[in-house]
Amino acid sequence: MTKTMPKAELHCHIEGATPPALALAQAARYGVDTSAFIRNGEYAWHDFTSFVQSYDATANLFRTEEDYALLAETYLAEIAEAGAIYSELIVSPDQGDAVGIGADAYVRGLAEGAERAKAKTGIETRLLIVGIRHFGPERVVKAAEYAARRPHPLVTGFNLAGEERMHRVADFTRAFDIARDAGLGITIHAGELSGAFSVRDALDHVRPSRISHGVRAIEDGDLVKRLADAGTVLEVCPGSNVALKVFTDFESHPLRALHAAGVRVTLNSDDPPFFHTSLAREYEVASTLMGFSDDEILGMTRTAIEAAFVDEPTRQRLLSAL
Ligand SMILES: Nc1ncnc2[nH]cnc12
Ligand SMILES: [Zn+2]
Repeated sequence: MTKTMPKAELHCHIEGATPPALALAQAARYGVDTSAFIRNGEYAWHDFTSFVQSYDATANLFRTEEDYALLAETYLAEIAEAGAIYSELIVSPDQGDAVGIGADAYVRGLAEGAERAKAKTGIETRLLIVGIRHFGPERVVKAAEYAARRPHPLVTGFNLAGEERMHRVADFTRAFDIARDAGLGITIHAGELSGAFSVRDALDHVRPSRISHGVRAIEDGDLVKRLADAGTVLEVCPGSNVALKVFTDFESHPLRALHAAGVRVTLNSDDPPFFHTSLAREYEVASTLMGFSDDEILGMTRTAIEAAFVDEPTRQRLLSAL
């Protein structure tokens, strides 16, 4: 029974967390036809490419600083209600540019929403700037330079997401060097759409303390041992992986095997309503369909806090709440 457990997440794309009802309200406000990407109150997509199209169309329904504050506050209040004490939101300065308000107003709005949610519920939040892989290495360097300027105190990390089958990790080393030199926490999407080689490339070229997904490391036993020995933390998103058909079902998902091999794993929702999930559901699935005990699940939450991109007093305060 995971309902009353404290929860923490390291991996949620904020626009991908938009409740469909909020997307429809925003669409009504701006007079946008949503029939191409919302059907019967649910997001419509059929593969990673069409998922990204629906994601972008949803993101573009948020057009002002206040819209982004509303989005962050709505999502964070919802997960706090379900027991979350900590959330890391993946945020894209390119999105602020896409809707014409610029990255600063975009980040300010999201941070304002996080602060409102904290005042209401106590939930602690950090923002991770993301570069979008399919926009190409130069745009990702721009995102890293933006993150390195520390646009807001809540910005504490850097990630790379998007179409993993485009470019190689080595093309993004400069962006990660910029982010690391600025003292930001480093994580990278790898081993989701591409196989074990992508995780190995990430370890070799980026030296991340965490990997977003990383689950396809399971294809290479030596790599699993390397992850376990290095203590690299995986931000695992089982519901996302099953929805995107990375694995057929929860029973064949490698979370259990990775955990048994000593890899440090955490539970995350990625883009919850797009993948018919939520942070609470990820916890419940780990318990009921993947057979983890309450102690093991609490251990994953502790791992998330240990690996969080926060200052030490905040980490200690969060750990003491478990
Ligand atoms: N699951 C995912 N993989 C890569 N990029 C993403 N952006 C949003 N969700 C993503
Ligand atoms: Zn992701």
